[in-house]
Amino acid sequence: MKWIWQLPNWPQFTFDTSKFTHFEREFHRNAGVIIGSLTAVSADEVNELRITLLSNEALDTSKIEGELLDRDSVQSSIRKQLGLQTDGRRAGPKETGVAQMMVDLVRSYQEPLTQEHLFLWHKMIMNGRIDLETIGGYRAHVDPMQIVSGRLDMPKVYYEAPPSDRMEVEMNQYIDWFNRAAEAQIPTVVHAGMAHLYFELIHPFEDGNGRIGRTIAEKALAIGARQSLITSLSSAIEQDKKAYYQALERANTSLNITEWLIYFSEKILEAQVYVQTMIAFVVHKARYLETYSTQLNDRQMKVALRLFQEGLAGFKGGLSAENYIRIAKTSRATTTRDLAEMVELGALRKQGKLRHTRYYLPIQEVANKEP
Ligand SMILES: Nc1ncnc2c1ncn2[C@@H]1O[C@H](COP(=O)(O)OP(=O)(O)OP(=O)(O)O)[C@@H](O)[C@H]1O
Repeated sequence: MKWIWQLPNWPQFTFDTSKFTHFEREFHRNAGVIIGSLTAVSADEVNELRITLLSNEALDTSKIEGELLDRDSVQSSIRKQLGLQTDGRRAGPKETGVAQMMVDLVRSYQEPLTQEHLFLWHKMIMNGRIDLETIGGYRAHVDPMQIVSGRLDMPKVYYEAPPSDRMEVEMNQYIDWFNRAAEAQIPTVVHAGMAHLYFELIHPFEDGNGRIGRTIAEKALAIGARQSLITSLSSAIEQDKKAYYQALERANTSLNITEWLIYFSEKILEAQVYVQTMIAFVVHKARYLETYSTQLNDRQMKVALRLFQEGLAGFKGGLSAENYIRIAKTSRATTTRDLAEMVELGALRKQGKLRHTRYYLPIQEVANKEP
């Protein structure tokens, strides 16, 4: 079998342009709605939203690769990068690295893509790794770069990327294409989708290609939408990883990439819905704190903030009295009184009975709209 980069016309991708008019229109319409809804929130809330979106994206892009990072450390690291107040927590190398890359993405999205920048991102996300030959540079190993999966004794090769000695040429061509496409204002959904696939097909780094490739797609979306708010692409992809891998597998043999671009455009629109839900979440949180800051005692506020920290998904299975005792560090009698008061005030919703009783923030009605 010939790999895609061995085809005579590589890397001249083709696609049916007419299929993307609708996606492109929807993308810009949603981007407009997102910008519009930001005008209704305060600068602090916009900052809060940025941190939430960036940390979700950092966590989810890592989760796609099976890497579970610590949410609090990622958030704290992002705050630090943005020059905001932190809780002083020391983040691990993985959390720090991906946080640095996300913040750099939004800071530099208007700049052209460069090799130096890609190397910088690679250095950031490979922070602390000692098992790689090349960090902050393209791969140089002589053995083939294969995407393999399955049993160790019977591996299946899903894809083999071009040999390492072609990386410089392939990537110069790629970077040139990315920047020209941005200037030529090709449809944003096409630019982002092609940028991701084309990068994965070259697979220029020893490791981290998935994460850097999704970051490049985010850059294309930010350029198209003319705003630095990320689109949460990884959060949308992570909802159905199998479909992502299948779409990549189907796309890695033919230069006609219409089907891949349709898959990716759908993900982009889903991701925008997610961003809109997140904006609603941040606004709700701000209103909640405004309403209840004088009505809740310190213990109750601590628990409410802890619940908000869980983001859209909320506290898994709802908050129990035991959770309250642990978070507020208080007695059962006080817990019973505090919880009843919060329900009475409308600061918590109660579900279930006796030992199955669970409490939810009233905001979780919004949360259920998560993709
Ligand atoms: N069949 C395929 N053809 C082309 N690209 C693929 C295919 N399957 C997966 N990929 C891409 O390869 C990425 C994995 O590459 P790589 O391991 O270098 O990235 P990563 O971000 O470091 O992930 P990990 O943390 O698992 O090492 C996937 O996230 C996906 O984007």
